[in-house]
Amino acid sequence: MRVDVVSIFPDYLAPLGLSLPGRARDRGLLDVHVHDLRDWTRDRHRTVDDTPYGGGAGMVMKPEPWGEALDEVLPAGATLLVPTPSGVPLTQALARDLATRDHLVIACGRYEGIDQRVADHYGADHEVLEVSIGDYVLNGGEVAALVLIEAVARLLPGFMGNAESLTEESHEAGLLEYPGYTKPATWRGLDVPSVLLSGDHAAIAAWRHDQSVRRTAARRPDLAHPSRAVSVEGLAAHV
Ligand SMILES: COc1cccc(Cn2ccc3ccc(-c4cc(N)[nH]n4)cc32)c1
Repeated sequence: MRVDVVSIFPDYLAPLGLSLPGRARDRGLLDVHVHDLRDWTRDRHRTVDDTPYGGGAGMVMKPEPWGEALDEVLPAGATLLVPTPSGVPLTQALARDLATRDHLVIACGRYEGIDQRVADHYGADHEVLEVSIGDYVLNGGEVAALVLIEAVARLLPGFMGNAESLTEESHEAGLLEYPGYTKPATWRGLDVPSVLLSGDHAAIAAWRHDQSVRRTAARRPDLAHPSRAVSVEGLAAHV
């Protein structure tokens, strides 16, 4: 998979050279290229933003530099991802879907976002996904790009040593992961649940599933029963 990232803060993507995505790159599974949007500006001040039509606070990113950049960086058949608070939620299912793509291009906005006509223009000939990584507001798309790349890279065939661990993961089966334990068997007076030391694999599997079900019901009723999505007030009761 090739991933191109366009940003006015390309250095923000430096962590891509480390750990997970770095390993994927070393194995030739992931080819990441980061671009500075200002390389596609034409004025001496390298302007990328302007005031919003219709008024309102903040600035919006101009369409022209994005058009020049994406005309060069987004080839036919590539998927354009635009992180935004108003996007579709990034889920494990979406990450798995994105991991099947050959080429992702991530447009990292700043200010109050990118002129909507950019996503609309490229949506005519490309798959364009405006994606949210959570219900909170960041200052730009770079952190979201790091999240997207890590969530997708770790699903690439051949990346994770033990593919089985991917199927057992949180959210894969719509359940949260069960609690994990390792040595010592007793730590500061706290014992590891005895079933985990029993060697009874059926009992261990049953206990783990039960723990996942209980955790999901307690912390993520929206996953347990999508119709029971909890209001913000209701979430406070779970903390
Ligand atoms: C577009 O509307 C906005 C409204 C208020 C602030 C901002 C700031 N901002 C700029 C570009 C950008 C890209 C992604 C995100 C983002 C994604 C998630 N899940 N949270 N925040 C935030 C971004 C944008």
